[in-house]
Amino acid sequence: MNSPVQLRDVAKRYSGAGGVTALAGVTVDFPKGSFTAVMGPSGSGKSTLLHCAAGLDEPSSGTVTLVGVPLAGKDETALTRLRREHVAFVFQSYNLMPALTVWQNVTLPARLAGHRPDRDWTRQVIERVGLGDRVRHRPGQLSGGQQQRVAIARALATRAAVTFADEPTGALDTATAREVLLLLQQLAHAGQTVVMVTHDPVAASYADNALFLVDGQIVELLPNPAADVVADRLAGLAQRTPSRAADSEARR
Ligand SMILES: Nc1ncnc2c1ncn2[C@@H]1O[C@H](COP(=O)(O)OP(=O)(O)OP(=O)(O)O)[C@@H](O)[C@H]1O
Repeated sequence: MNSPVQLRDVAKRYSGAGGVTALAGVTVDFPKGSFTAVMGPSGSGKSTLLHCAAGLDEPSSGTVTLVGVPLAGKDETALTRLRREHVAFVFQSYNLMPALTVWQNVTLPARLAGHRPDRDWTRQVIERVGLGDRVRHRPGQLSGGQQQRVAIARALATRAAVTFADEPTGALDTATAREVLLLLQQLAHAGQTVVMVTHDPVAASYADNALFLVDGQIVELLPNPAADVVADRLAGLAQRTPSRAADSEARR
C-alpha cells in the first residue's frame, strides 16, 4: 500500500439553506511517508477534505480508502477501531484528555485498542518531543506548544500510519510552531503520512507538497512549497472566490 489515504471523486454536499457543495469531486493520493499541506481560501473545503479522509465525515459520493480499507458502508464502531489503530490527530484544540497525565494520554490509543503500551518506546517518544520531565503533568499544566507536542508524541507512540493535523500551529508562537512543524516532518521521514490543513505559508513550507483547493476542487499540487510562492498563490486564489469566503466567514 503506497498511499494510505486515497480519495476518488469525493464530493460532499451539505443540505440546508441553498445547499453548499464543500467538496466537488476530489481525487488525490497521499503517499506513504509524505507530508502534504492542504491550503486554500476560507471556505474552499480544506477541513471537509480532512474530515472525509479521516472517516470523521461521510462523503455524499465518491470513495475514501484509508490504510487500504474502503470506508464506504463502515459503521461508527468499525471506523473508530480503524482510526484508533492507524490514525493520529493533531488539532488546534489539542484533543487531549484533561484528566490524564502526559504518559496516560500518549498511551491511551494503545490501551483503548487493547494493547499493552510499550514502555521503552513511549519513554523514547516523550523524550523526543522534549517532554521527558513532564510525564506526570496533566494538559492543563502545560503550554499550548507542549500540549501539541503531547499530541505528536501520541502519533509517534501509536506508529500511526496517518497523522491528520488541522491548523496545528494556529495557536502557537513562531518558535514553538517551528518545533511542532519539525516534529511533523520527522513523522513523515519515519514513514508516516502527514496531511496538514493550514492557512500559514510558512507552515506549508515544511511540507513536501502544498495542495491548493478552490471551491471544493484541487487546482494545484505544488512540490517543495516555498513560503513566498505559497503566499503568492493564496493571494491569487482568494481573489477568485469572494462568495465562498464570505459564506465561510458568516458561519464563524
Ligand atoms: N456542517 C456544515 N453545514 C453546512 N455547511 C458547511 C458545514 N461545514 C462546512 N460547510 C460549508 O462547506 C464549505 C467548506 O467548508 P470547510 O470548513 O471545509 O472550508 P475550509 O477551507 O476549511 O474553511 P476555513 O479555512 O474557513 O476553515 C464552506 O462553504 C462551509 O460554509
